[in-house]
Amino acid sequence: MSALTVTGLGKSFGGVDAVAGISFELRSGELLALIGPNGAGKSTTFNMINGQLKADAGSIRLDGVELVGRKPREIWRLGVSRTFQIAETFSSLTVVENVQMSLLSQQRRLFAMWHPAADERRDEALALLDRVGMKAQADRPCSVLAYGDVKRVELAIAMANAPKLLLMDEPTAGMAPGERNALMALTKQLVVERGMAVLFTEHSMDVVFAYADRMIVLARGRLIAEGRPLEIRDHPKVQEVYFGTGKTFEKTSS
Ligand SMILES: Nc1ncnc2c1ncn2[C@@H]1O[C@H](COP(=O)(O)OP(=O)(O)OP(=O)(O)O)[C@@H](O)[C@H]1O
Repeated sequence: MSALTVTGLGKSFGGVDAVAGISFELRSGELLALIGPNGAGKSTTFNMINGQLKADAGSIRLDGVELVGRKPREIWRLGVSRTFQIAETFSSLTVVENVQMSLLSQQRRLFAMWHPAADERRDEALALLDRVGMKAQADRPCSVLAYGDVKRVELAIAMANAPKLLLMDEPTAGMAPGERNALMALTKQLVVERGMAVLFTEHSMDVVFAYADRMIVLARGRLIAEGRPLEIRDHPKVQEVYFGTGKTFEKTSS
């Protein structure tokens, strides 16, 4: 069974159909890339899946459970994580404290009640950091980390929820090519190891072609193509929407 089943999903803003009735599925253990030109509806789709935006139409089911109409925290507890953007890690806390906070919030504990540097769930947090190669930096403040290392910590924070579905918004933006590949290779290992499903947006076609199992392509809120990376690269509609945008499908590592 698919982990995620999206059917007829729609959202309009003042008469503009940001997402116009899209349907797709995502299986456990699969990395699905959501691509499309600027304004295609990618962020709106992500925001509906994690509950930040309420859908106007359609359904989003996670393992058969309807997510539309639920609050973000409830959706998170049901097993949907989203990698935090850099500003959302608590830079005054250490690396391990950030992961501990995420573990505790899964138990419905209030952040305000928690005293930083407490030992609660520290071992679990360290195990997650070990998995993303950040254990050695566990006691450093997040504020002093290199950018690529922050992305690894964000991944550990998202994994604290033991997600069935991980949403990654432009995971490699701002990273050097070597770091990009390392982060995506790690993500792929986690997907295989944990049978998690990943939906990610990405502007770098190199990353998409190297790591996505499948892709879906949005243009002006509509899903115009879906398939394996090589099928998508040669798809006439996709060529058409990308023509003139400066992005090409010529460079690929797959
Ligand atoms: N809060 C909002 N109010 C009004 N219009 C919005 C809002 N959010 C998105 N839109 C519009 O919806 C459409 C889809 O936007 P969205 O941000 O989902 O696209 P995107 O594919 O994520 O684009 P980008 O790659 O530039 O981030 C655009 O026309 C955008 O202007």
